[in-house]
Amino acid sequence: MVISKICCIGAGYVGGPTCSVMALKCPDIQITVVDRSTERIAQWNSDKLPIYEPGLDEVVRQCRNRNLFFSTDIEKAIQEAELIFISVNTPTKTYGNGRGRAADLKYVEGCARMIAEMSQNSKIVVEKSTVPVRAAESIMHILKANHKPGVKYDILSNPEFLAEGTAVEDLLKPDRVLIGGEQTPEGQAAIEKLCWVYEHWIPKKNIITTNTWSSELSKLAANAFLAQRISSINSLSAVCEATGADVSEVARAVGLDSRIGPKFLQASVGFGGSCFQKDILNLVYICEGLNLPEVAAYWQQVIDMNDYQKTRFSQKIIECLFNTVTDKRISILGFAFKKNTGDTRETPAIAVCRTLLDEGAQLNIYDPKVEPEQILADLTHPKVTESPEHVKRAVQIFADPYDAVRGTHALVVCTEWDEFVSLNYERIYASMMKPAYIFDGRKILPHERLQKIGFHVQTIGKRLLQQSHQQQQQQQQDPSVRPYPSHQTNGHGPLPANGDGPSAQA
Ligand SMILES: NC(=O)C1=CN([C@@H]2O[C@H](COP(=O)(O)OP(=O)(O)OC[C@H]3O[C@@H](n4cnc5c(N)ncnc54)[C@H](O)[C@@H]3O)[C@@H](O)[C@H]2O)C=CC1
Ligand SMILES: O=C(O)[C@H]1O[C@H](OP(=O)(O)OP(=O)(O)OC[C@H]2O[C@@H](n3ccc(=O)[nH]c3=O)[C@H](O)[C@@H]2O)[C@H](O)[C@@H](O)[C@@H]1O
Repeated sequence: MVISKICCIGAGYVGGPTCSVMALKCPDIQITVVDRSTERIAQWNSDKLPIYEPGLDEVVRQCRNRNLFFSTDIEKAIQEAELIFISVNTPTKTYGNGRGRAADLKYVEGCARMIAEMSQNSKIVVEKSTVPVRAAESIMHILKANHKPGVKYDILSNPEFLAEGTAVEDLLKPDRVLIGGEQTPEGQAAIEKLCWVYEHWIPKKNIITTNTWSSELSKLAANAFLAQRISSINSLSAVCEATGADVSEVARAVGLDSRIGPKFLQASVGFGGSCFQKDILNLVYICEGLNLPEVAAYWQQVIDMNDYQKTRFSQKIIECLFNTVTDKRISILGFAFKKNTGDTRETPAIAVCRTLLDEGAQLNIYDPKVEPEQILADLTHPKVTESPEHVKRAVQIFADPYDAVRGTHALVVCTEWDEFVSLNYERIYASMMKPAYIFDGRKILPHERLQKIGFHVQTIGKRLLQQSHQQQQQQQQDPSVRPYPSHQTNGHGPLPANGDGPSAQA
C-alpha cells in the first residue's frame, strides 16, 4: 500500500467532510481528523455533527471508528501519519500589515511548527487550506529550519473546491482534483502518492497536476471567477430594475451561449460565505504587493459590486416602507449565506439586518438551520453594532416561520431555502400588518401569486407592477383592464417607490 495513515489538521467545514468521504472511499486507509477545539471534536464524535451538510451524517455513521477517527491527540496523529492535510482556517487578517485584506496564515504556520516539532519520520504535507501564492515556500522554510536527521518533507498544494450545502456530492464527484508539487523527482513521487489516494474513487482524467504555485493561484482564481459572475449578473440586475428588463430572462439568454454557460448567473441580494470575499481580498492584496495596481483594482470591483448590491437591496426595503422603518417590525426569512447550510459567515443577511437595525427596525428572524445563538452572536458582533444591548432588545428569533411573520410590516427573504417557496402565503398575509410587503432577495417566490393575494412585492432584477386591490378586482371582472403603465416614477429615480401605483396604499 502506498499510504496507510493520513492525518488532517482542522476539523472544520473542509477537513470534516473531505476526510469523511475519503474514509468512505478508501477503507484501506486510516484517517484521523484532529483539531485543537475539544468541543468540535466532541461534536464530530456525537450524533449531532458540528456542521449541517446533506448526506454527511450517513457517511460519518458508516466510517466513524472504522477507518475514520476524530481526535484532539494531535501529536499522536501527526507522528503516525505518512501524509498530513493542513485544513485549518485562513481568515482575512484583522490586525497589522495587510489588515482587512491579506490572508492570516498564523494557523497554517502553527501547523507547520507542530509538524516540525512532532514528526519523527518523513511526511508528505498537503496544503488543503486556501492560501496565497507561494505559501508552500513559507511552510517548507519552517520545516527545513527545524530539520531532524532522517526526517524529510514534501509539500503539495491540493486546494479544495467543494461548496457548502453540496459538499458530499462535490467530494464524491468533483469536476477535478488539483494537485500541485515541485517539479523534481521527489516532488513528482509525492504527487503520485496523493493521486493514488484520490484514484480510489476519482477517474484519473479528473486529477490534474501542476506546479505548486499554479495550484495555489488556481484556487484563488476559481473563487474570483465564480464571484465575478455573480457580481456581473448583480450589476445587470440594477439595470433591469431601471429599465423593465428581467434579470432571469437576461441570465437565461446569456447563459445559453455555450461559451458562457448557465451556472452562477443567479442574481441575488449578494454573495456570502467564508471564502469568496476573503479570497478575492487576498488576491487583491497579492496583486498590490506585486505592484500590479490595475489588476488589483479589477478584482476589487467584484467585492465593491457585492457591497453595492447588499446596500441597494437594504435601501430598497427602507424606501418602499415609506422611507422609515423606525419601530416597524420586519421578518427576515433565512439567515444562512445559502440554502442547505447552517453557516452564516459573511452572510448577506447580516448586512441587511444591520441596515434595518441601524434605522430603528425590530426584527423577527427565522432560519431552519442556523442556531439562535449564532444569529445573536453575528448581529451583536462589534463589527456590526456598537450597541449589542439594543440589538438584543430589537431582535427576536423564531423556530417557526408563521410565528416569525405574524404582526410584521414586511417579510424579507435573505436565503433561498426551498421551504420558503411552499409556505401558505394566504395565511401569512392574513397575519401581517397592512399594507403587507415582501422583499424577495433570492427571486424564489411566486411573485404574481403573492400580488394577487394582496402583497406588495419587490425582488431583485425585475420591476414588478403592483396593482391596487381595486385594480385587481376590476381586472377580475374585466380582464381587458390593464394595470398602470410601467413608466411611473416616484421621485427617487426610475423605479416605482414600492412597485406601487398611485393608489397603492388605498
Ligand atoms: N468552507 C468551505 O466551504 C471551504 C473552505 N476552504 C478553505 O479551507 C480552509 C478551512 O476552512 P473551513 O473548514 O471552512 O474552516 P473552519 O474554521 O470551519 O475549520 C478550521 C478548523 O481548524 C482548527 N485549527 C486551527 N488551527 C489549528 C491548529 N493549529 N491545530 C489544530 N486545529 C486547528 C480550528 O479549530 C477549526 O476547527 C480555509 O483555508 C478555507 O479558505 C476551501 C474550500 C471550501
Ligand atoms: O472556497 C470555498 O470556500 C468555496 O467557495 C464557494 O462555495 P460556497 O461559498 O460554499 O458556496 P457557493 O455555492 O459558491 O455560494 C457562494 C455565495 O454566492 C451566492 N450565489 C451563488 C450562485 C449564484 O448564481 N448566485 C449567488 O448569489 C450564494 O447564495 C452564496 O451566498 C465555491 O463555489 C467553492 O467551489 C469553493 O470551494
